[in-house]
Amino acid sequence: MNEIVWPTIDSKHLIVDSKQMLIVEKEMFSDGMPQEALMEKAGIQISRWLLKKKPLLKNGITVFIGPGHNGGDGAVIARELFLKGFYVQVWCPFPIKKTLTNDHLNYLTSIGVTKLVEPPDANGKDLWIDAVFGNNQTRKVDDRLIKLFNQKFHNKYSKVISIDIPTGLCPDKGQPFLDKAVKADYTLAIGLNKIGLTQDSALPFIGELHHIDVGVPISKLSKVDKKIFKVTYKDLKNIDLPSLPKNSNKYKRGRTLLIAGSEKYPGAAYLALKGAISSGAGYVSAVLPEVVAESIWQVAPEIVLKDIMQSNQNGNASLFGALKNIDLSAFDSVAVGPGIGIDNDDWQKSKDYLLDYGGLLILDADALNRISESKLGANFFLERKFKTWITPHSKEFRRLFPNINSSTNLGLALDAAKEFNIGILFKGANSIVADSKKVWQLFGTDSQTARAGLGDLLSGFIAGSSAIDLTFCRNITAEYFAKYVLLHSFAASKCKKGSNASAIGDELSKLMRNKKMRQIS
Ligand SMILES: NC(=O)C1=CN([C@@H]2O[C@H](COP(=O)(O)OP(=O)(O)OC[C@H]3O[C@@H](n4cnc5c(N)ncnc54)[C@H](OP(=O)(O)O)[C@@H]3O)[C@@H](O)[C@H]2O)[C@@H](O)CC1
Ligand SMILES: [K+]
Repeated sequence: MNEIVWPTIDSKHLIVDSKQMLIVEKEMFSDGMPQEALMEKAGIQISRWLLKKKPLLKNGITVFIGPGHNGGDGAVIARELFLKGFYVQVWCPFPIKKTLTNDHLNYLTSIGVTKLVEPPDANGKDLWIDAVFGNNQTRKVDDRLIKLFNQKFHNKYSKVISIDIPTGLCPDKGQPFLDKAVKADYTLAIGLNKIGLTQDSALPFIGELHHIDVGVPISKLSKVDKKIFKVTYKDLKNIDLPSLPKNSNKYKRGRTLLIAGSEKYPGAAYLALKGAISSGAGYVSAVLPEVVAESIWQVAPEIVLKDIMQSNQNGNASLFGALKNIDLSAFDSVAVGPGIGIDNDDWQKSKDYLLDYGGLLILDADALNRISESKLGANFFLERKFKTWITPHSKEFRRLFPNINSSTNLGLALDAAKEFNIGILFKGANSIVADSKKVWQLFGTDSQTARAGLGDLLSGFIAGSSAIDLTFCRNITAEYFAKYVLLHSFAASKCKKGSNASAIGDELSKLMRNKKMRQIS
């Protein structure tokens, strides 16, 4: 079960940095693939993509051709569209540096494509294609060029398409080299997706991201050392959820315990429980504050109440009193955190129970804040010798790991996962799940996933789902973690704006039921 790779290792899913892309290309060239052929392939594939979108082309096309091979791709596109009868003109904002690009450009002018000597007018209705700089750009670009492009983008008379990477955007960091980069309506990533394109910080620049396949052999992809997968809602169809035999008793259908809520934040406990129930786990039990415990039987009669948590004078939950009475080893997974509030003394007394727990420990929200404020800090994770998954958003992450520095959220998640031997969900517009070996970058997910209360729902859902999967495989990887996060995000995307976390919980239950039914039939 551990070897299953989800999603598959292919050029649609694998994300690389600019150096890795260069290595893959170089290997293809040294294996005998002519460079000219690869450029031709990229240019023709993009032209095909464009020809399926005729309304974009009807007012003519202006291609900005840069000095390197990104410009060469642009020249091939210009040629193909011109040959199909469209009005095409090109402009070269910089002197051409590469022979291949120059050859293509010379041919273009010989067949009658106009080569502008002055910059084009940003108020025209023609489509602009940014083939200025691509994967190997390393520094800031002339400000006037970016301004011109962005004038075009903002006036909305027509569209801007960036080839491979928007000019001015760092392919690795997903941020402009210096405050500005081309803003595109579409970015067409050639060969493989570059890390920078899938970062939250790139969202204002890339527009719709599409992948252009140029046939990178799987043997080359398998060799990419650090595996980062881009996953979208399309990858939901390949999620196999283990089906539990109907006659298996409830203790064998996943046992989870949630420690959630406080007098101050009772709602978080309801939502976490709702998430756990929607997973279909057989045995969901909880440690709850009295306010929630009193009424839980009315909303969720299937919950087994394990104990009641006292609250301190500020209304935050005291875990210790409950933890000392519970045998945690009876549970496949335990989730702690949603709405418990902060109580440093209580954490000091309680933490050993959690350190010693041998199952999957899921820590969220105030459990993470309690760790950040404790003496042990993030070393808690190193002291714990068993599987731990955490679900911070960026502020919680910074508090937990002040010494981890990376220019991207993806880098931060991977470094923390490696250094502290944990599974991490780094929540963002497009969330990231990482363990020490692999990373799953969610992409194109609904930003609604950040609605209030959804984090609590998610913690419970992860706890319940993992408890089920742990009954099949004692050593589940972060691949499962990533699947749960994607399922939860999809359920949120199905609900209308304004629907609350509880309604999304209902949607999640429905999704899980349907998914399992379809797998069985
Ligand atoms: N992946 C694939 O399968 C395929 C990829 N292909 C395509 O190749 C592209 C990569 O091409 P590339 O190596 O020529 O680099 P690219 O980014 O065009 O420009 C680098 C040049 O620009 C210069 N330069 C950089 N920044 C600058 C600045 N701010 N201001 C001024 N100058 C600047 C830099 O000069 P230097 O730094 O050396 O001074 C260098 O000469 C890739 O994105 C894709 O479109 C396809 O053709 C084949 C299949
Ligand atoms: K570009």
